[in-house]
Amino acid sequence: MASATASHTLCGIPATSSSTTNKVIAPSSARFLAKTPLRRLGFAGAAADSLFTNHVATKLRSIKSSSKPVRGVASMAKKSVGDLSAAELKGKKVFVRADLNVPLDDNQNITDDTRIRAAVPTIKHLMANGAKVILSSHLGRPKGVTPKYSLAPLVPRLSELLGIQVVKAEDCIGPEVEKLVASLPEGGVLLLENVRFYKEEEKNEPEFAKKLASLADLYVNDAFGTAHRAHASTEGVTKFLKPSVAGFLLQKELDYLVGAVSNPKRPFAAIVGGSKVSSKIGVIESLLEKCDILLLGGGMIFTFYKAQGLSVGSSLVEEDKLELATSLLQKAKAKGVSLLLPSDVVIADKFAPDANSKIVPSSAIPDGWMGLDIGPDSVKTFNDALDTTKTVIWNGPMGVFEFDKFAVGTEAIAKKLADLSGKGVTTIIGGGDSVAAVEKVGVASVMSHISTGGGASLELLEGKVLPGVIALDEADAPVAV
Ligand SMILES: Nc1ncnc2c1ncn2[C@@H]1O[C@H](COP(=O)(O)OP(=O)(O)O)[C@@H](O)[C@H]1O
Ligand SMILES: O=C(OP(=O)(O)O)[C@H](O)COP(=O)(O)O
Repeated sequence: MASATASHTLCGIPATSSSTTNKVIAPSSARFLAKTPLRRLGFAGAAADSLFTNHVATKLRSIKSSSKPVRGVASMAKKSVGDLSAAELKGKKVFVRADLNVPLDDNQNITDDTRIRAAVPTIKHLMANGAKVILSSHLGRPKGVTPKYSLAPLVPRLSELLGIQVVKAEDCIGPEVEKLVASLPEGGVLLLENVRFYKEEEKNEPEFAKKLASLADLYVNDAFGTAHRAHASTEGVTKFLKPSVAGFLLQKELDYLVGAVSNPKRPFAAIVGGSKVSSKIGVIESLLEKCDILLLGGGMIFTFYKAQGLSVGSSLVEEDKLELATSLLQKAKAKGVSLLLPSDVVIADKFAPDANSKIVPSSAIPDGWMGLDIGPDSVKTFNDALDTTKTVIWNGPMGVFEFDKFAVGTEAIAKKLADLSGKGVTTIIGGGDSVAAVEKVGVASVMSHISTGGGASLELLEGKVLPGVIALDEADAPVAV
């Protein structure tokens, strides 16, 4: 296992100067915006466009987290690369699936190398043990061979981080690749071309998986961000390669997002925000089974208020989720979970960064105004509740944090978590926009764990089993003494 050392590490890797200065677009958040236009969230025209620009410009992510693995009882006990002996690795061809899906600008420059740095500890461990590393990833969502989705631009940064010249193959299967594998020295690294250049990858076609597998002796999956996809290189390949084990990054994500959440130091608080309750139903329901305190913020709170008969002005509301909101409140009560909704909100007269704003009690939102952030009383109540906790998980911003005027609640929560982290509370940031918020405030380095996967972390928090994880070998049972 990657062990905890310095606080300025990313899963064991010291943060490099470029990693700390690269302030760039979070891949998951940028893609969320592309997939979910603000117009669909109920916002129109120039405001939506300016928010998009603003949002993208402020997506800052250079994840550094202190590695403090918590191997909880329920942390999906999978065999880890750290469980393999030196003899099992020396001279062996190891197929490593990583998630190197990093954002590139128009000139093919990497704008956020977080995921590359996160993959380094596993690769270095294999190199140090004399393995021959066959590194594989997807990039983007190409339809067939598409030069702009080639992994070639990643080679210089990978080589720099690994301290060797990484060899790049032009394909991911076939005779040329086989020749390159045959000439790989112990400790060498061969980067295969984008696996998604073959449609068989996403279709998880066994013949394609078999061809990938035929390159190697054993398999390591470290691609947490893609572990929710049952693809040939994340799932299919495990049927043809034994052992199939988890890499250090995947293990750490599981340790926190499953282990620490299933077996938390209590009291355990969950903070859930974001735009819509509909996209967080699974997460809220799952966390209600585990947490002691649930704090809700973001656009979803207005559906809860409306369900309670309050006026919400022109705030974001999902009319078809009113009953659901009521049932979640009842469920929390039945389970003895202390569910807190904000007592006051910051309202705006339009959805824009320069909107007029004021703070009102949640029960007094006038017509024509919309709630875009939680208010100061709510921040105080939330902070007081968080002061009692030993574990906190956060997913989703408290307000429209892309507009400075409505970022106060989200930033206050980020600062509070940083403060708690310093006092020994386990703080977990579950991917998505909360990662961007923590980065923006500059407190990422002090959090216990910041996830590298958006969709994957949401699915894990919903209690789903990830296909890329379930396919791996079980950890050996501890020997009774
Ligand atoms: N009160 C609000 N009204 C409208 N949108 C909101 C509000 N609060 C937060 N949001 C928006 O929610 C979005 C993030 O939602 P979501 O994708 O569900 O969270 P995450 O990415 O953390 O999972 C942000 O773009 C933010 O602007
Ligand atoms: O960036 C990713 O996911 P994310 O945007 O949910 O964090 C992963 O690389 C998975 O990519 P995919 O959603 O194209 O399968």
